[in-house]
Amino acid sequence: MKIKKIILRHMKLDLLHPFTTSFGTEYDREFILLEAISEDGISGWAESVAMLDPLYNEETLKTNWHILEDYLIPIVLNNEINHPDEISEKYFSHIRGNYMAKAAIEGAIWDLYAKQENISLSTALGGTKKEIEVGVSIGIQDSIDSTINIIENRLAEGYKRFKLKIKPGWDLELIDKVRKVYPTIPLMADANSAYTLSDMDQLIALDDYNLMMIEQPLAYNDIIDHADLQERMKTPICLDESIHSLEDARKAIKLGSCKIINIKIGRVGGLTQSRKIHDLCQENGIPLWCGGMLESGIGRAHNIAITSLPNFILPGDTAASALYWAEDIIEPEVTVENGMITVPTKPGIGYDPHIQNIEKYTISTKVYNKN
Ligand SMILES: O=C(O)CCC(=O)C1=CC=C[C@@H](O)[C@@H]1C(=O)O
Ligand SMILES: [Mg+2]
Repeated sequence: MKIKKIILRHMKLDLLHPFTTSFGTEYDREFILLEAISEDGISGWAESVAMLDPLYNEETLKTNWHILEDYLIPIVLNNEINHPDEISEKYFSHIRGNYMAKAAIEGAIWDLYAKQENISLSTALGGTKKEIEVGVSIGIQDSIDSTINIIENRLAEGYKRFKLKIKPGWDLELIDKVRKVYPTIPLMADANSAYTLSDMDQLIALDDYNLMMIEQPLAYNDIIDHADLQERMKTPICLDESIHSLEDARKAIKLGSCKIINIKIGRVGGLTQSRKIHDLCQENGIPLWCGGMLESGIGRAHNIAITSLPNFILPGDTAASALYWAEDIIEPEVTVENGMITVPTKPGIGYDPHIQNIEKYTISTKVYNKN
């Protein structure tokens, strides 16, 4: 497969509702939308999930633009790609980190590959599911009652699991009151690294609430302390930020740092690495689910495809477009029926780019041609 052109678009979509976590509040989403065009004129699409500020991890929209422009795009334009599986190891492994930048270009080439093979991205990746279960991620609200109101609305829409953002001071009382109203719903908490081992008692107190898991309670780059905590907690720990690679997953499993892993395609460097982590976790009895990064429909489409693999056992964060955006940049938008999304069977990501909306929400564009 020869790529003749890559187009980077700096996009800005306004979130319908501000999204607050332990490290800040997002009111809109600026991100890089990447289009890879083959010599036969087919376009593959993906997005970088890097945020504007280095608060979730060390990558940002600007660092991604630099790495794409100065390193990854020249490699892709100047090499013939036989299969997308080559990209992360044969072509990108000498470049350290920058996983979200790598995932953006690799994902677009995976979409392109699947379209050229006339198969869905799900099929190309080895997906087995025809539909996937999804949950919702609920940010920190201005009151516990607001949180309960959101849960009520999402329950009515059939979502299969409820993730609440927590941080010190917004944790035990929140979970206790939610559990009093909803004693049995599938409930989990995501701390985004807001705690340390000195908060051990606070965290262990969460064991009384039958949570599905607690996501990333400790430092974003820790594996060893999570192992100490998991030894003391009944509630399964799920790692998100700590797992950047297959190696991190191997170490976390070996040390017992977690019982569940949240896969984010961008965080681990792309679809090929996501599938390798999937296979390792399947061999070791570690269930997966697909995390979200407030993606547009393009990123959501990639998340749906990877979630169709068999060890994505738990509901993920890929909720409907309408929960995030007044209008999405794909057609049709991602919709959820009774907590389920049908995995597209069309070639590639299975959703078409909404060119008019892409143009409407594009801040700037840069085209890179094969020289
Ligand atoms: O896309 C979604 O709905 C999930 C959003 C979400 O939970 C997160 C988005 C971005 C970074 C983090 O704050 C957080 C996460 O840890 O998953
Ligand atoms: Mg998380």
